Amino acid sequence: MSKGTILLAAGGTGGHLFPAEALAHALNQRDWSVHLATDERVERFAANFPAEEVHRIRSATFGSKNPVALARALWTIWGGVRQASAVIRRIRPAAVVGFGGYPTLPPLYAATRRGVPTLIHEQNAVMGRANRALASRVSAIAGGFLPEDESVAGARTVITGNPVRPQVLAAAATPYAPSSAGTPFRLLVFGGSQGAKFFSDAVPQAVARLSSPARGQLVVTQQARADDAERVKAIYAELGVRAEVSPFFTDMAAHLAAAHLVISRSGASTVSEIAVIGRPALLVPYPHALDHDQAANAAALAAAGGAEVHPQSTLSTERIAALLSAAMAEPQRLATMAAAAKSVGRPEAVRLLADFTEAIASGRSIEDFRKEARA
Ligand SMILES: CC(=O)N[C@H]1[C@@H](OP(=O)(O)OP(=O)(O)OC[C@H]2O[C@@H](n3ccc(=O)[nH]c3=O)[C@H](O)[C@@H]2O)O[C@H](CO)[C@@H](O)[C@@H]1O
Repeated sequence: MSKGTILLAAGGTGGHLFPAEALAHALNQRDWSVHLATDERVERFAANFPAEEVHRIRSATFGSKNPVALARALWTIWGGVRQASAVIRRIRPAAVVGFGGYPTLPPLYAATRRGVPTLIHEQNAVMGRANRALASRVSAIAGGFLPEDESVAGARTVITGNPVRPQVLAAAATPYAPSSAGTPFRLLVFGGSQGAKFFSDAVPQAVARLSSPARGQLVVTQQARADDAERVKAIYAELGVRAEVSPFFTDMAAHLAAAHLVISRSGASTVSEIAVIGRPALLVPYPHALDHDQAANAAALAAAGGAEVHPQSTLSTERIAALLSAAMAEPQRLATMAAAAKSVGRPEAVRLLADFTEAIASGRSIEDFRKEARA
């Protein structure tokens, strides 16, 4: 029998939606019925989201300082609050859990007005704008990479880590197999849920600089935005490098598990998945992030020795080629990095966040929850 309904709210990018999807699977397993409130942009990532119903809620961002644009944004958000209120009245959730992004503003705000218990999960080391706007109103806050220090995180915050999807947890069972001479070296390159033009421009050019035996050993799996994919494919074909290029891989967990080396941005889920599966990575933080400093997300993984962080401004094609050929020549170093990455992975995050959600839904105090979680 169903324990009741939990409404999850996530919008914007895959980085907000995938942790929500991970929690949804765990809640379903615990006999909760899950609904999702989101926006159109995120729907392309929602194919595997196990929601009983998906509610499209209007929202807007306060991106502009222009008073007319601001008034229009407020009006749209207010419309979203009324829409979300109607949904909440109908489905009567025991709790509403937000994962950041401006589409979560109306459902979380509506829930707090209606006295429904609320939780927000912040994936990043630095809190995003939507979550900052909601933080003082919600019942509790869960953190992925927020600092552990309670004086920073606040008394209502519990650090759960970032929940990863079931496929990622399953892929974590595949041990790292170091490459050896004469066998393929699998390089996985991706930029996050939206892709990254920088990697499409830089990595194929770096591969062109590798020695011919190194190029022969290399098998590349690279995400490239739709506009760049053909160009990237053509360069690898010309170089005779085996490559699979796509704007979005739906089986990322399998690609991570197969990789000898990952080159990627350091969005919160990306870093969390690399750690849970345990693969060596060269991380290139997105240099123009609005809210979250991706360098901070990557810090724990780098400090443990599981990844190297390379600011984009330092990465000429020569430099990438040098990093890549050094990595290919040192399989044991990569194996050590893989083990170090795994040592800071948090596969238990999804269980902890599900426990926290149930505690909030049943009105238990955060203090009690902390005590139980420690016991
Ligand atoms: C530019 C920007 O603002 N990025 C933010 C955005 O990143 P973004 O949306 O890229 O989020 P993350 O890096 O956290 O997650 C990317 C997710 O997409 C998946 N994936 C990626 C490529 C692919 O082909 N297939 C696939 O499944 C990854 O496995 C991962 O689960 O949200 C994150 C979480 O709030 C933030 O940390 C990032 O700073």
